[in-house]
Amino acid sequence: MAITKMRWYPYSVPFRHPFTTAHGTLTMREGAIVEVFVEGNGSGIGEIAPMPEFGGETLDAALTILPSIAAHLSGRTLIEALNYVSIQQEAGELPAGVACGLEIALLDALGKQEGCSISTLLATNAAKTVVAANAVIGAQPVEAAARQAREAVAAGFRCLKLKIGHGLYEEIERVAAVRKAVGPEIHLRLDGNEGWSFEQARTILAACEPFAIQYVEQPLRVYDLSGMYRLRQEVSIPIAADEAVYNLESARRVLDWQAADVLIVKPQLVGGLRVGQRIVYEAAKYDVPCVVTSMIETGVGLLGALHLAAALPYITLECGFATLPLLADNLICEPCSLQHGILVVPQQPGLGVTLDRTALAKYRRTIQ
Ligand SMILES: O=C(O)CCC(=O)c1ccccc1C(=O)O
Ligand SMILES: [Mg+2]
Repeated sequence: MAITKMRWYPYSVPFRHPFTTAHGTLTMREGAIVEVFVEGNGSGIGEIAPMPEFGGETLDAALTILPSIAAHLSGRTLIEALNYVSIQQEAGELPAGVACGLEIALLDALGKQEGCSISTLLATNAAKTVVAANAVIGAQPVEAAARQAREAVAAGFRCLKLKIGHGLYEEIERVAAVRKAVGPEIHLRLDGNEGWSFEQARTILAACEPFAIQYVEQPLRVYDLSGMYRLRQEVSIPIAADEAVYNLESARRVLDWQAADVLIVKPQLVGGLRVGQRIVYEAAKYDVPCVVTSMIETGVGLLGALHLAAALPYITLECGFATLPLLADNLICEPCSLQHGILVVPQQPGLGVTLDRTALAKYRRTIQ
């Protein structure tokens, strides 16, 4: 069945509270929901949510190329369109967010056509039906961080990720306070978001060794793979590559350099679910575990990422999916299924969620 048309709806959803990382403070999330229509009433939804502070791509660049892609996809089958997205992406012709959003929409439509969920479409064996998530705590004063950590544990999370700021001793103090607040059993991760020099990273991480840190994401700059390798030799805390994993080639480079103990896979950053899947398989060859995380997109994109994590048996660590509550709205009709730190993977055909068109109208981004 052929694609008849494509529509996209730019949105601008505020954060409930400003969210601070070493990359800066976020107050508004912008992106676009993309919808593909196929003959005979079928359709699928996806999300394009680049984050200029993280990866450099902009929504405007995405919106500029969508009309020509829509023209290309019109009249093609879903499988042809999925192949087109892969080929264009490998040729470097598609921004990652665009490839990701289109792919999710096409897989949603395909799943509905075939009567199976996206995780089932992607999986070679039975997909998981639940995925554990970590809570995420922005960089903020010690007391507030410790309080939020206690609240997350009370809500049932067994894994927390703490964003790190630009301080030195405050950071160590904050990590110590959070560990003390949650007790010894909770998995605790840090996220440097490229904020440190090698020396700072070594100092802070050496001081954090007593706090049983599960891993630290991207302590050094995105291009500093040799620094990441050396840091792995010098501190006992496992190092995860996040910003450094922005497509298949970059993931291969990180693995070749032995620059990370863990890879973070963000579908919006790497260019979709199938690329994410290839990265996870590649990492498995090196015995490097992966964690799938959101990029604080709305429910549409987040569900895509959830289906990827569910499809992959190699994904066993908690994933970064507890981000919908950070935004004022998730743009989907279904309530967020996050309970006790666990997300339930929808078993309905496709993505398994429907677009909340009322919310979308409310948060529609007006062209500047
Ligand atoms: O991983 C999580 O728990 C949440 C996602 C997250 O932290 C994030 C969200 C948007 C952009 C970058 C990052 C990051 O991991 O660095
Ligand atoms: Mg990170």
